[in-house]
Amino acid sequence: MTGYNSKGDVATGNGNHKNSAKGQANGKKTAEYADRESDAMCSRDCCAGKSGSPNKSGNACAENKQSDGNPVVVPTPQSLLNSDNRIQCYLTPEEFRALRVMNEDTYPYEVIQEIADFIVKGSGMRPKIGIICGTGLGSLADLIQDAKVFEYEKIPNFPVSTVEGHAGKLVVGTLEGVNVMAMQGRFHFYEGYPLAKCSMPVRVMKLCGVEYLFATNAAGGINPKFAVGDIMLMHDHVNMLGFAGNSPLQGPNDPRFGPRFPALVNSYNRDLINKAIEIGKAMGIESNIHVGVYSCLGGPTYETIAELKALRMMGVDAVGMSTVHEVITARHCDMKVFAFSLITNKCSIEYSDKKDDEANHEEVMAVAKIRQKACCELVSRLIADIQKTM
Ligand SMILES: O=P(O)(O)O[C@H]1O[C@H](CO)[C@@H](O)[C@H]1O
Ligand code: HPA
Repeated sequence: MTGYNSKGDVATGNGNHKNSAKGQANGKKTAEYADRESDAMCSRDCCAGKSGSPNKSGNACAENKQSDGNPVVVPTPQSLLNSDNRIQCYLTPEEFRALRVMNEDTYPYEVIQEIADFIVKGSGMRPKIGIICGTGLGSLADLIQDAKVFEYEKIPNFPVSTVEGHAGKLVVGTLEGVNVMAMQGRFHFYEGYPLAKCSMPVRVMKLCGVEYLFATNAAGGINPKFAVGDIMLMHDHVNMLGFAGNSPLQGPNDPRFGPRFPALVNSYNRDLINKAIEIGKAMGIESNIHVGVYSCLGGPTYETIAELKALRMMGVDAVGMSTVHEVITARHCDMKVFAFSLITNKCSIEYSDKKDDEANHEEVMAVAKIRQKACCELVSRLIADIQKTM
């Protein structure tokens, strides 16, 4: 992040000079922000006055009066400056740290460790399997018994879910006798989170003790043999965001998680894929199970016909806006990965005027709702199988 100059010994501000003195008297820690723009910011006549020089204590705009007749005082960059031309704002040390973490692209190991400790302590268990529920597939977490539920808002330093179909809860408990943790709601690049933040929970899982990542998603089927409602077991991916120079592992590498240059061949565990195929047969849905290649685009737009044609030429079978960065993060820290796509819509590569041929999120969620039972059964049977080997 840019612009931080933490001295850690003076206070921080809420934009009010009176509180500034109080904060220091209270012994609060201070973050000082180097002032980069000391010139007047407001050019409105009502605020700048005839001389063009704004009121130092804020913009007392005469045009905007409060009900008691006093002018509304709007804090301005000028009103936040102290005599050294440094901006002051009041924050507790905890708030300051949280603000830092929120604004950093990557999470330090210690912060991830703290989140993991919070979850392990709060749930009283160390999960072995981590599940990420795709759009509309949150019911995977409903399978969990003796569940302890953590809302993302209440987990320190955790991002929040903003997408419909992603509840924003972490559920910890047992499934088929195995300790698991499931994310009901993942983070996507298009929500504005950098990729390292989108996949940060995978590192939390690792530090909680997770050995297996189960990542699920809703995806558009590009392979013409796929039907809506089919399940594609991922055996490889094409990382389009990576092609564009974006990686969850960008930035300094912390070797406590993994190596600087991790290999990604064989990222998707073959034994688990084979087991899932067997389970599909036992469930009588073998004709709905495929093995294929997933690609993640940045979204939030669905793909153009030209993009879909290009993806198909590259060998992509299903397309979505997630999962790949989670898998990269999991492989970096040596987790075993199993992932599948529920095909929620077919991606036609023919130009058409029909609205029905366009992908839309309502359809994606509706198909996920219809097929969630089959997805749940596949996941629980696979976990039951892993349990036998533990
Ligand atoms: O990948 P998940 O989270 O399952 O969701 C998929 O569905 C949404 C689009 O409908 C996108 O977020 C896409 O990535
Ligand atoms: N494209 C991208 N992401 C998706 C799709 C799609 O067609 N369906 C569900 N998620």
